Amino acid sequence: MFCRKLPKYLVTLARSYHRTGSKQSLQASIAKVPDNLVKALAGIVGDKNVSTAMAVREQHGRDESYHDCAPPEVVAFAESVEHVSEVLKLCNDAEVPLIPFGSGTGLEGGVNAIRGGVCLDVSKMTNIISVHPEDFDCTVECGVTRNTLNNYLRDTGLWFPIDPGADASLCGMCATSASGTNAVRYGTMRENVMNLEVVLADGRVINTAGKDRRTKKTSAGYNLTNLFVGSEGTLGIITKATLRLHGIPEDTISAVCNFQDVQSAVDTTVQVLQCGIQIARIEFLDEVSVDACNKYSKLDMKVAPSLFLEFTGSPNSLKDQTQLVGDLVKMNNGSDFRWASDIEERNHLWKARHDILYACMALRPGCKPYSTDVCVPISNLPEVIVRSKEEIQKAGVVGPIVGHVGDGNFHVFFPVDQSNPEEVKVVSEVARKMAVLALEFNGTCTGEHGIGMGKRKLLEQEIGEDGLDVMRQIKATFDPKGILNPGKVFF
Ligand SMILES: Cc1cc2c(cc1C)N(C[C@H](O)[C@H](O)[C@H](O)COP(=O)(O)OP(=O)(O)OC[C@H]1O[C@@H](n3cnc4c(N)ncnc43)[C@H](O)[C@@H]1O)c1[nH]c(=O)[nH]c(=O)c1N2
Ligand SMILES: CCCCCCC(=O)C(=O)O
Ligand SMILES: [Mn+2]
Repeated sequence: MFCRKLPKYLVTLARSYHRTGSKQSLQASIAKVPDNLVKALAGIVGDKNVSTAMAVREQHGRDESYHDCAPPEVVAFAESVEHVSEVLKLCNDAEVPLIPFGSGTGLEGGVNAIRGGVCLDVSKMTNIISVHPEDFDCTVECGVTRNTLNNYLRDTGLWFPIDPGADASLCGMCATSASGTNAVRYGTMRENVMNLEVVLADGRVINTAGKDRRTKKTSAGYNLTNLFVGSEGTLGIITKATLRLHGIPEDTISAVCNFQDVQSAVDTTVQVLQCGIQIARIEFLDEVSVDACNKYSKLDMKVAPSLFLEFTGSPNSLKDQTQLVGDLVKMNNGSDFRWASDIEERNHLWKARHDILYACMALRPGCKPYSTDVCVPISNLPEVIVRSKEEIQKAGVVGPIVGHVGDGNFHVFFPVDQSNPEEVKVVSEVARKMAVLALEFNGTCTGEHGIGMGKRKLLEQEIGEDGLDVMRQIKATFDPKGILNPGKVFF
């Protein structure tokens, strides 16, 4: 009855599921990691790097999202690519699930061990292997975080600009194809990764662009690098990344302005981009987010739909850019700019933007965040935001909207009372409707947070049955026994 190719733990799961037909039995039947495998793990990474303590397992069984904790059976800490390779061989031979763990800041339950198994934490692999300032690139091990890299680069005049709000590991950022407020100017992880060292399920180590290659361009065969970017730990473990660096701009100035309605703020954004202005950041906050930000970050902005902007370049170019953008703001009946020119003011403003999640949670103390993340072609953005806002209002829930609007990407951070199942249901239905709306408007159900556990159904809707089949075939090629982060991206 069951396909012979299924790994053992899946056969157990499937048998139990078919016997009782219940979801509970599916969860209860998660295979235990045998003691001899735990011993073998310790033989590879050392006793100090293996833990079966519940506190450690719980720490590794969840990320920063709303998904319930699903602890792995055991946590192993790798200190080298050899460790990663040996652990993968072991788990592959034993057909035990293996979940890579970077820094656990993901937002779609990517690290949750929903089918049990071994969590492999790579945060101890923290070497910055090389920096080539003249070539604008560097190579880092998987545990290096973005802030650590930028602190290290401080004296070179270079930086790595991709900035999810959290201080995530750079290879975790590769795995989720992260981006943030700087994407409008510098792109996402996809545009900024040149090569990856990846350990495959059977323990083989490959370099996606060839060993030590670090060119800006290549036409050599398939783009394996970008196959692993966004693969969420389901195709291999990324152990090193070669990344593009950028020059720190000569001058920077930030500003805030507000509008009478959402449409005018988003129209201004579209026009700024259409005029070819190389804006450094352009972030949208609706009036609910502005109110939350004022209270939490001690700002005194007018409570109205607003844009946070940043301009970079030479003093002359700053003058031209700010003049032109100021004119566009006026054309859309926006307010004057409130400038943040010195570094303290700028940092305060952007810290407020990055703290917005905490600000939104403070609107309803005791609540947990439930976040959405959709992205549409920029010309469709005004309508999709306006209609999402209508859905939020219809449902009668608190739903602040924040957007990387220059990329057509926006979020709602719902503060949710998780002890109230009805409320959770209402919020998840609004989030689902927003994703479906984005798909109807030629968009995607996730611009930057990934599929993880939360958006598996939506993925099929987005790319279609045949597209999903091809993804499954790719997965089977890289991971024939299905041990790598099972149950993520697809069911
Ligand atoms: C307050 C706040 C604010 C933001 C965000 C989070 C938080 C808490 N994020 C989300 C988050 O920072 C982002 O998803 C990171 O890329 C996750 O990196 P971690 O190292 O934490 O991966 P984490 O450990 O959470 O793992 C994420 C996924 O990648 C896999 N993985 C991790 N390391 C791997 C490796 N070396 N090889 C293979 N697979 C690996 C995991 O198995 C999992 O599926 C975000 N994101 C964003 O894009 N834009 C944003 O603006 C923000 N903002
Ligand atoms: C539930 C946590 C949501 C944080 C999302 C952060 C993000 O993507 C952003 O601020 O932008
Ligand atoms: Mn974001």
